[in-house]
Amino acid sequence: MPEQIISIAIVQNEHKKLLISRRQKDQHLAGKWEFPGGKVEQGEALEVAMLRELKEEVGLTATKYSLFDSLSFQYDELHLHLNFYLVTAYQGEATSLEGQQIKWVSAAELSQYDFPKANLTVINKLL
Ligand SMILES: Nc1nc2c([nH]c(=O)n2[C@H]2C[C@H](O)[C@@H](COP(=O)(O)OP(=O)(O)OP(=O)(O)O)O2)c(=O)[nH]1
Ligand SMILES: [Mg+2]
Repeated sequence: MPEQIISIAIVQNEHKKLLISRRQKDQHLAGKWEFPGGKVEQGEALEVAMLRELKEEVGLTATKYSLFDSLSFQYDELHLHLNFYLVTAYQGEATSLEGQQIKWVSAAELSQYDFPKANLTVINKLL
């Protein structure tokens, strides 16, 4: 099965809190907490996909960001390659645009939330 490429935004605000959002019932990994992001479209650059998903899901426009981690992960039938960007400046107010729960939490608080397995190494690197 081919790898699906995913771009993800780890948004950090001026108080060093990180934006997390909860996956919906009908989605893969339903109910898990995640960082906003999604599938890279055909021919789309990785960071353009991150910018698009961030805007579509929570209404933010990233203005300063860099690649934080990039890893492959196999979930039963799904092979993903995840590109995590750390966003340290942005425009707009975080808004739930897809009806999902969203929250700002400190890095230390991330362990209290149920994230997908693929996120564990990244969460450790944020501490
Ligand atoms: N956004 C996001 N996805 C993650 C994280 N960790 C993780 O394993 N994933 C997985 C879940 C999904 O299989 C995939 C992301 O795809 P997605 O379901 O968000 O895709 P999308 O936003 O384009 O949504 P859709 O329109 O296809 O429903 O990556 C994470 O922190 N953020
Ligand atoms: Mg998504």
